Amino acid sequence: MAEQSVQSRVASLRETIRHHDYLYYVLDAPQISDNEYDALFKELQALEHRYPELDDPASPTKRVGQKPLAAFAHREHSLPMASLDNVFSLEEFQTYVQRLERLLPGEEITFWVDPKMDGLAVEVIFEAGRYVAACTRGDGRVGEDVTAQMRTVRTVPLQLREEGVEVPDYIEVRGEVVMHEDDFALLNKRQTENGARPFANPRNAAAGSVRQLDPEVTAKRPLRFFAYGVGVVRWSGAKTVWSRQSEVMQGLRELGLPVAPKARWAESAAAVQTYYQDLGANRHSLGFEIDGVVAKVDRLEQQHRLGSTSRAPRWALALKFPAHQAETVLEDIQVQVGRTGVLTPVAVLRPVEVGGVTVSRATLHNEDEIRAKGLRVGDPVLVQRAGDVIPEVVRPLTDKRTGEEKTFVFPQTCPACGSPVSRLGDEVARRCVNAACPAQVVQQLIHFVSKAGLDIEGLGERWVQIFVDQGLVRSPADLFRLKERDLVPLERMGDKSARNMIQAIASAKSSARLDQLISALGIRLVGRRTAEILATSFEDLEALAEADSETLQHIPDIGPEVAASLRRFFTTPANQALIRDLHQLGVWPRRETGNGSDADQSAPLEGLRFVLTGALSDMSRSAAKDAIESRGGKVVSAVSSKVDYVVAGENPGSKLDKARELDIAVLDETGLHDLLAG
Ligand SMILES: NC(=O)c1ccc[n+]([C@@H]2O[C@H](COP(=O)([O-])OP(=O)(O)OC[C@H]3O[C@@H](n4cnc5c(N)ncnc54)[C@H](O)[C@@H]3O)[C@@H](O)[C@H]2O)c1
Ligand SMILES: [Zn+2]
Repeated sequence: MAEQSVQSRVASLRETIRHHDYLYYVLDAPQISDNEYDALFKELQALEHRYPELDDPASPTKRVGQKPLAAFAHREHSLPMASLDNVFSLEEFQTYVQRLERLLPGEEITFWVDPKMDGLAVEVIFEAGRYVAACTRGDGRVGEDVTAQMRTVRTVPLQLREEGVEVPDYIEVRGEVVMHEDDFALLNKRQTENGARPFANPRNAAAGSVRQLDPEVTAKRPLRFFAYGVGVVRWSGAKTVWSRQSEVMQGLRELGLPVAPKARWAESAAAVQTYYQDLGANRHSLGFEIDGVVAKVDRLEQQHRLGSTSRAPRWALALKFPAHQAETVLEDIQVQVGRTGVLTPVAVLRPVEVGGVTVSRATLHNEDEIRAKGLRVGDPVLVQRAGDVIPEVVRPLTDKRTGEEKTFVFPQTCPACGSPVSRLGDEVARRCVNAACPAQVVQQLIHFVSKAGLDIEGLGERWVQIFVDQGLVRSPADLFRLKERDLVPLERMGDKSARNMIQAIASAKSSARLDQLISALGIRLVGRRTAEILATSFEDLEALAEADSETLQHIPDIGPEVAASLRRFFTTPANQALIRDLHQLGVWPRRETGNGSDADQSAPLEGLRFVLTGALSDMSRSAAKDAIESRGGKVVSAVSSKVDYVVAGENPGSKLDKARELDIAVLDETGLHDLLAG
């Protein structure tokens, strides 16, 4: 690859992976399978390895998970909660073992092996034997405080066992929250009946159930917790000493904690392989999803010497299972229209069982993918489910073709409204550009009312479809024009539900925040996090709509692609009409201004901590310090996690590295001027 194209491939992989991380970790709603994700991730890792000059501490390969959601209280981990490095074959595991042997020359290495549970990582804390707190992994350093939520999970003891064991004064227990496959099926059935969106897979259901602001919702969900390790542990008696992973796990069991089932000690790398093969053959016997096994160096002292990278420990490795595969026939390719008008081809398959689940549909993503895979309608195909339940078509089995298969011709008109479709710029997807397209309207509305949008209670996919079918609603603005009398005649609605629904809409209207409204619009590449950033930069939707591309790109984290997408959205007449309607209807949140008092005006930097490093060209350090302090900010000398901004001039030195490591916002001189100018 030419230098330039490597660079742009790396940038685009990072952007794509960040997008999917957000969908997966923050919204608990992935759009691609773990296999596809892992392939992107490996490609990026390989490129970064080959072109070290493109390395970047902010790359998704260097980090764990995602920042905790703002809606939760945050909690810092005493010891970081890491991710795990993955391999997909026994050969790669051999290479890993050889590396261990090089790092620990001549030493005996034994392992602890347990199933790699596919759920949400949570740390549960006990003081003097009593349950006191729980926290998600978050970005590894800071997680979401889910103390109230985890208290409702029945397998988490509120009091540790004391008979015959020494109870630690303080212990951080790490484990995975999972949902059994049966419980998952029941929950999804209930979700669908209630008009709510079903979860993509048990992992997302488990994660979405813990990460509920209302612990009563968590309490209703069938969750289980299994411990796999510890963070900080303190004893006063000091009779107990854990020097091996196997002793830790035995100790946890004695304290009454549920530990990962089928976990055991493995005397050698060969024993790990046998364990991997055995468990792989019986992976469904556990009742919940596992996507591999984890091998950990057993001796803790060796673990310490091996240490960790910024993302994962060197003393542990996940060996993932290969995806479940099966052969079937691609009976048809249907084309669905999404929220932004994108036409998505869907494979209609002759139903087939893949890893215990009947699969009859699979996404094909876009036209290019069908062409790249060389798929024809009627083809015998190989399908797979990876570490999750989103099925995919791997390839046609060309040697089994009969000659009856037909080349698929992508429709030139929208299957829902008949408008011509087109490709925008260099996009792979074809879109229906008719803003009034009924299929798009339905998808847009579903997004608008969902958790990623205004989160309107009781209003889900089912009702949206009905409202559109009945001609009651054609745009999000129409929702706010609905009257009780419009709803009462609808089948299965009734007076009470109609009243509740109108109330829920009214309450969403008055309580919506600007970031929620921006996110609700479903602008391409603008998810919740970007919406939050935009909402702090603009007074209201109108100000955002008027901002030109240059202004937008001045905002931290807003790149040219996002800016272009915003411009495209706000220059489309139908969207302009929607914004006007929302304004008129009073669906018009404004930027939140902290305490909203006049003090804000004179002290706009109140509560913010700065570190100055390197030489500034047109002001001295002390002038910069005065300027910051006169606006209420504080200038400190050391970079720590409590610092909000690091201002870097010429030759900044190690403070800048530290800032990057801690993910602190870095300003250059212009950035500082902008901030001071307010
Ligand atoms: N489909 C998508 O869009 C998407 C997006 C992001 C991530 N992902 C998936 O998530 C993976 C990366 O996520 P990750 O960083 O959470 O890492 P991971 O799932 O590969 O492994 C780390 C986690 O494994 C868990 N775990 C389960 N059993 C364990 C055990 N016995 N011992 C120790 N830990 C155990 C812990 O929670 C730990 O945090 C990717 O490989 C991909 O499969 C998918
Ligand atoms: Zn259409």
